Amino acid sequence: MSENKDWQQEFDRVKYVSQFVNQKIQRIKKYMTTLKERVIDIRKDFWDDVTVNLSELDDAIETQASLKQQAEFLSERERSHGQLGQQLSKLLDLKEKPYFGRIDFIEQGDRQTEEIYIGTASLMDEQEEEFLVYDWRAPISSMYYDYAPGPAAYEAVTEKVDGEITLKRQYVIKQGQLTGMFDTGLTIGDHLLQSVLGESSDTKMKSIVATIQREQNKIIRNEKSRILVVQGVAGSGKTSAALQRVAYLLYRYREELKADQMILFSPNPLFNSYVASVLPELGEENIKQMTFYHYVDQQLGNRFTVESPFEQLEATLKQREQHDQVRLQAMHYKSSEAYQHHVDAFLEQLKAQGLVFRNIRFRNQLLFNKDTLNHFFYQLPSNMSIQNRLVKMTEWLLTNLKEKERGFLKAEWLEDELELLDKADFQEAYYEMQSEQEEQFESYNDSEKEALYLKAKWLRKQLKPLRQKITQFKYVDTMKTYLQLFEQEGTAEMKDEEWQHIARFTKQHITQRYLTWEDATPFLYFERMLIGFDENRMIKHIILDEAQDYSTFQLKYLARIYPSCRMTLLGDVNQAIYYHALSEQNVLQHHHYDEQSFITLWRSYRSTKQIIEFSKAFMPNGSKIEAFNRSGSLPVVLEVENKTIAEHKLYEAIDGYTNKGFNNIAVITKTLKEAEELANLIKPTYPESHLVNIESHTFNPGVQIIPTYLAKGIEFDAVIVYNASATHYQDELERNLLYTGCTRAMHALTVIAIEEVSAYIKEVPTQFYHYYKVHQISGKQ
Ligand SMILES: Nc1ncnc2c1ncn2[C@@H]1O[C@H](COP(=O)(O)OP(=O)(O)OP(=O)(O)O)[C@@H](O)[C@H]1O
Repeated sequence: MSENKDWQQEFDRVKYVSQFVNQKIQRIKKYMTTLKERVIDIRKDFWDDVTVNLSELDDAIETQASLKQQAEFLSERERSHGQLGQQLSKLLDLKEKPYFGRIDFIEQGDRQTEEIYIGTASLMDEQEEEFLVYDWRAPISSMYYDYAPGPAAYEAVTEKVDGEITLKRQYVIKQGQLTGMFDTGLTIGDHLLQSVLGESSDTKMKSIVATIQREQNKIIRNEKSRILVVQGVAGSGKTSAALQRVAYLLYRYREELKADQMILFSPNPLFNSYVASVLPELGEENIKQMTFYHYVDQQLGNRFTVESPFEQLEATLKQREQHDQVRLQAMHYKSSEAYQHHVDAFLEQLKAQGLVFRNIRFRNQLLFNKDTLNHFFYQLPSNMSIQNRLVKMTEWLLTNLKEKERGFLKAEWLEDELELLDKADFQEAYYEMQSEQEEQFESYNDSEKEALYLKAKWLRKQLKPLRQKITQFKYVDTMKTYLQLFEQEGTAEMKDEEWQHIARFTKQHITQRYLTWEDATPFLYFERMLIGFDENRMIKHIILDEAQDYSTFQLKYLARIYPSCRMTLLGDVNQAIYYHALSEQNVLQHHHYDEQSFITLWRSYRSTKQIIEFSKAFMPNGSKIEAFNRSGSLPVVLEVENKTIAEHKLYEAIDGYTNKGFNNIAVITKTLKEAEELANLIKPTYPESHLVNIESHTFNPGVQIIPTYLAKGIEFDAVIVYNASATHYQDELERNLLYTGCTRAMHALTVIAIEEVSAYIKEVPTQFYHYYKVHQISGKQ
């Protein structure tokens, strides 16, 4: 077949499918309009179609049934309308772009080649017999991502199907028109990938469905591992693959898995909005997204001020300047498995002694003394678990409380309070009393009964919060109990002096109701081990992006609260920016779970080859990082003599990138303080610039001034790393920050260093960047 003929056929097919989809759209729209009118009519005539008769009990029951029937009828119509709406939005997408790829596959033993067109959703022909388009997630479509032309196979529902791919083709379709097509080999279209990656960045992440790479497809379609760990270099498509994986799993397990049973833990709130459009683009509902900090703060925020991980990071960056090692040691130790064992050993001790109880008071009156509680608790059999003993104790307390409640009925304060009640309360109590006929007041006359009933009712209401607290074991003072751990000696893993420092530091903060980030999860774990975990078995899958920044302790905690969960952990050890994550204990480098599998991605797609060559050169294991072959200009390194020149060069760089047509430009700093200072400085010159801080939830196009840790996971057309100076980037954590900052750039990168450039950048071979030493503003370098 000649190329032209081929093109014409493909061109006509796209047109045909697009028109076919359009006809379906028109039919659905028409049907939806009728349905909508019907719903409006039902609403309007709702009461005409219901016979309301409440005179007799039977009539009332009939009325209720008729109402129910009418309401169900209405909601069924409304539901159908909603489903049609979803179908319509999928069809509207298909009309624009019915498919993006095709494979011709001949099954072993068959004679006929099947043409399989692949798109974001499946589409059947008029007779509902043939697939005009296959969903990219269908088993047969997997071959498109996994094989070059030649022998191929896929896992059908019941068996493996072998055969041969005789053609693999990609299409560029815009507004229902074929504008380009390429026959490709194994890697899905360098052509297409080149053009997709060469586009300008957006404030929203895009789906990669048409160009998923083979190694990414392994992540997306992995169904076997309960825990899937992905170590992927910056820009290797971890987040993209994770979101495609969500869409895949929702399709594959559509009968048993729903979007609200999955959670994506993301690095910051900004990231949530950045990825929010991917799943809807793939025709799926969004899953719940949250940060781990948000979760922890929800649990503890009413009792403590919880330091955020970003505040912790800022503190880490200051520690070095202040030569204060205690905090760093605390971060390291409290994130480790060793500390979890330490806490576990302490919990074991508490079985014999040491739990701290609270006095239980009601209206300032001591009802149960903490010593009594302590005595009761520790006289229960020591082989009983702490939680079982607390359950027993709660029963005992509630029984005792009931007795005390009877005594209160005679209390003067109760009389006084009742006098303040209004008539309506009395009347309500009277009616309730008549219907309930409380046995305990049988021996009294009617007016005494009424007064007593009212007292009892009022008292019960007053005691309700106390009862609740008792049921929730709030009489255990978990904070004071935890603090006792720091009165004890440390463990063999740590020098006593070190431990004493950490202990002093911890006690000082916790007594002021401040939980550092490194203490937040251990404390939560400790508390839940004492009084019980709120296990969430509804959640079936959690995805942890930027997993390298989680501590072992945090991971173990997550596994406890989501016990029925599968997990996908994605991260990059080179982007570990928290002190605890630097250790060799990094969760991505260790085998923490049974049934864990590991996938590594070495190829980076985000940045040009030049940016990758530059950034990988200062990372210890950087030589393995591969760049996708997309070319751009060499990064620029400016070593300037002072701050004034640096600011001037910053303006020049922003102007230069703006003139090149880059929409999304980021000025990346190490700390938030620096970002704030710069944002104030440049605002008058660039009114369209924005400071990105912890509170930022959405992303505006323009110049962003952003500390590296908030730019995690996100990308920009051009990046200016500001103040990459020798004194500013000196240790391992800072090197990772520098790498993270540089790898946010898709097309262009400038690094500005004041006085002397960081030693890490000096490690980069000079052919990988343009270097300029700038002594004065005049422009002469
Ligand atoms: N197969 C692909 N086809 C098209 N674009 C891709 C592909 N894989 C990755 N990309 C693009 O590369 C960029 C980086 O992807 P993504 O953000 O998912 O990487 P990441 O590994 O999570 O990066 P990081 O760890 O640096 O945050 C995005 O623009 C994404 O669209």
